[in-house]
Amino acid sequence: MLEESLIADLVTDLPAAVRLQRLVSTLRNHFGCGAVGLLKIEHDILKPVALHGLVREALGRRFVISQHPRLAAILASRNPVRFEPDCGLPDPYDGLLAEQPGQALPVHDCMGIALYIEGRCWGVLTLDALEAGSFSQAAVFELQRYSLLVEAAVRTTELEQANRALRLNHQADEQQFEPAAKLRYELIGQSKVLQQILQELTVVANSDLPVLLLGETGVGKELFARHLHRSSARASKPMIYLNCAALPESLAESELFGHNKGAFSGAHSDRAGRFEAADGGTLFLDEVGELPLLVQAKLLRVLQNGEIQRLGSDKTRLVNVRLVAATNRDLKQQVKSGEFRADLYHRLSVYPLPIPPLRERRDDIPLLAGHFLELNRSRLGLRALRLAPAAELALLTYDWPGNVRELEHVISRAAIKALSHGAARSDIVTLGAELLDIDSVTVAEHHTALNNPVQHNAAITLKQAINQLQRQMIQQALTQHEGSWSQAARQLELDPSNLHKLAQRLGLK
Ligand SMILES: Nc1ncnc2c1ncn2[C@@H]1O[C@H](COP(=O)(O)OP(=O)(O)OP(=O)(O)O)[C@@H](O)[C@H]1O
Repeated sequence: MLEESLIADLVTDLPAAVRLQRLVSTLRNHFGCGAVGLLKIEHDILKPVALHGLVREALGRRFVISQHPRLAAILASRNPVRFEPDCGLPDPYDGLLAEQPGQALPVHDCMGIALYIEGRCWGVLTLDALEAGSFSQAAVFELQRYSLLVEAAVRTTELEQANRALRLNHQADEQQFEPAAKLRYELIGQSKVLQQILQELTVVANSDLPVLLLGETGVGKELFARHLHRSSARASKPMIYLNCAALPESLAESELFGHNKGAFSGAHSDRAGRFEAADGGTLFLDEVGELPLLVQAKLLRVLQNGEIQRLGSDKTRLVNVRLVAATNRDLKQQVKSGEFRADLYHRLSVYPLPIPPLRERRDDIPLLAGHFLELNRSRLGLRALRLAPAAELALLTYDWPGNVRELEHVISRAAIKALSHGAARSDIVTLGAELLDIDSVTVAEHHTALNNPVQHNAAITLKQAINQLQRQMIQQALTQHEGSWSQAARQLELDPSNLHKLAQRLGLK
């Protein structure tokens, strides 16, 4: 019975994610529908927190309420809202139900209810079905009745999470960020590695130590830096960004420390530098490895005495700035080769934090893909945008040398290509693997690996090379057999259950 199992979960100690996941799967079983979603409201967006029956990438999507009339209608009512099968409004999950993943099927029956906690709207619960007439009037009444238990489960989770944040001494004030900025800077991903980094970041945020973010290009170092600032006690003060690679030596001093009128030709008025602008807050030095040696010396002086002097002024000013720096270069190596000052390196790298490349946290790929699909759907004014199963597989198996930035570009490019190849904005637009244009790279690399093993092994370890080859062979077999695991297993001469286990270990499932 639904009521009993919801109550049993309420009185059991469960991790937040498990509690909400059990909630949506219990509801889906009870209502016998295609999908159930629990979405939390954050300013002007709805963010999925638990989904059942939808493709995995849907969890990474952020739905701007004004762009999804069904969600807006559910939020506008205190009662359950059901959309008739012939309702013309697009459904946010069109093409995303997992029941028939190969097909871009629209939702034909849908209902939802706004959830309230302590008098404030928390979010929505949605139920969707591919078949028209799946929800009777009795089901609508039931939804209203059970929504109280759903609200209780959500409230329990929120309290547990608040307690946990308190324990971590989390002081970020979520209210002070503009909605658009929040969406832009939100870190998407649920992989273990990402969650661990976020936890570490939250703790180090409050220590006020200088942090050095290390990682390949496009892994999200700037986003992590913003998260660090938002989680620190300096969150209400500015975070000032400085790209050290775009800082010509001649302008560096004035950019960093400011200048007085007449300090040099072209200095028509007094101007504060980045250090002053960041006073009380955080200064983010991106691509710090590119900083010219001369500027490194000047920067070091400020870090040693906390004082700055504007160009053309004899007055010194005290500043209180927390430094966060990022680089995709090997700074230790740069110190050895004399390109980077050792004393500055030690000042900046008090707390080094490596951000792993995307290929080492493949679990995040579907969620990130979902996030970028929804952004592109909105930007291009499409009714629905989704990935074909072969395309999702291609994303999962590719090695992503350009990391998250490359994934973002691959999806944006494919969405535009789909339109230029004749897809209509009112359709459910499906991105096939051929539109992503990454398969060919994978196959080419595979070819190089096989034909040039010595050179290849020099760049990666033997284990990584074997994993890569296994991933590619599984992907190719699945593509050849249109996603059929049993036929792929036969081709690879593997037992189907062993293939599933292997695919899971390789992050393909
Ligand atoms: N976890 C994430 N969630 C959402 N978007 C992300 C995530 N990580 C990266 N991005 C996006 O990927 C792009 C690249 O991220 P970012 O600029 O932070 O990388 P970076 O490591 O600083 O790169 P570089 O070293 O080249 O400066 C940005 O558009 C960013 O918004």
